[in-house]
Amino acid sequence: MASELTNRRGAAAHGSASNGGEYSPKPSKPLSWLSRAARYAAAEHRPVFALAGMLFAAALFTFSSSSSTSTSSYPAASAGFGHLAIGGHPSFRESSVGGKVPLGLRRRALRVLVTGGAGFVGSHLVDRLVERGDSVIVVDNFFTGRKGNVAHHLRNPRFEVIRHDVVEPILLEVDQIYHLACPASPVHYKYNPIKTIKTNVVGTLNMLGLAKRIGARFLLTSTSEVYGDPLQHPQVETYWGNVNPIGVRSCYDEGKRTAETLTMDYHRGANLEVLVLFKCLESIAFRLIFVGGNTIGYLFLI
Ligand SMILES: O=C(O)[C@H]1O[C@H](OP(=O)(O)OP(=O)(O)OC[C@H]2O[C@@H](n3ccc(=O)[nH]c3=O)[C@H](O)[C@@H]2O)[C@H](O)[C@@H](O)[C@@H]1O
Repeated sequence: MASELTNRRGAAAHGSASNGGEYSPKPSKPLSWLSRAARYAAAEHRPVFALAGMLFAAALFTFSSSSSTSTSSYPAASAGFGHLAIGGHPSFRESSVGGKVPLGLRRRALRVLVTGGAGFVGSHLVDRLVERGDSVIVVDNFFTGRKGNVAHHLRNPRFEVIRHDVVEPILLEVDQIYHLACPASPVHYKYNPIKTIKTNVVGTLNMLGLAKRIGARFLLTSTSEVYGDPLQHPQVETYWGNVNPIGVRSCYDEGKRTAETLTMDYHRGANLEVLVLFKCLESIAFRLIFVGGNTIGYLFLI
């Protein structure tokens, strides 16, 4: 090592001597450090990594902003029902505050009427509505529903229960109507078929009439029974079903179909903002089949 150093020194000394004897440092090139850094970065593939990082960040930003937009422009939300998500899916929980609300500002609490709100689905819906800060009125004739399902809200000043049958008109001032009142299980809907179809037809007409009069948004819970004995599995949105109009189940199947027809006619004829929910029995999820347009979305139950 020592000899090598000696030799190099010797060579340097020899070189400087051959340059005229005086040592003159090499003039540094302008921006030479830059080219050296670029050469280093290129050798290490840094630009590739930097570019990939930028692309990833841009994609992430685009995705997060589009998903927050789509949450608020989500069909249910656009119809004002986007906050409905009953427990469950986090994205819906997020949409429950109606998108990004500046710190300290809260969305306006709504007045909501829930018919059949003492039933299984209705009472869970009521929990969710109360939780989001709305004033809730339940209208129920307690045919199958139980007061116990909503008893935990009875002391809440923003909650009311009215024992009332939807086949009779009622006048209330609300912003939204969730129309669920209807016997849902075969035992119950076959118990008094005339009453069942009356509830579906006259009851739905009354609620739609109320919604039109007070300018409320309207939600109808429909059912997979509207397909009757379907010839197609699984049923797609464009499938219209295979329903027996004179069978013992038709008070419910045809009743709900008529309720859907009425809802759509009020939407087209009276410009009502409506939403028809279709409950998937298999997955206890609600499938949204209509929101004032041909849009599809999902709402989850628990
Ligand atoms: O799966 C479905 O297809 C059904 O889901 C729910 O029904 P669900 O909660 O499962 O049934 P219940 O627990 O029996 O709730 C129905 C509610 O409507 C009430 N009701 C029934 C009949 C009536 O004439 N009026 C009325 O207020 C009942 O007392 C009860 O509170 C919806 O309420 C029904 O509209 C829907 O058809």
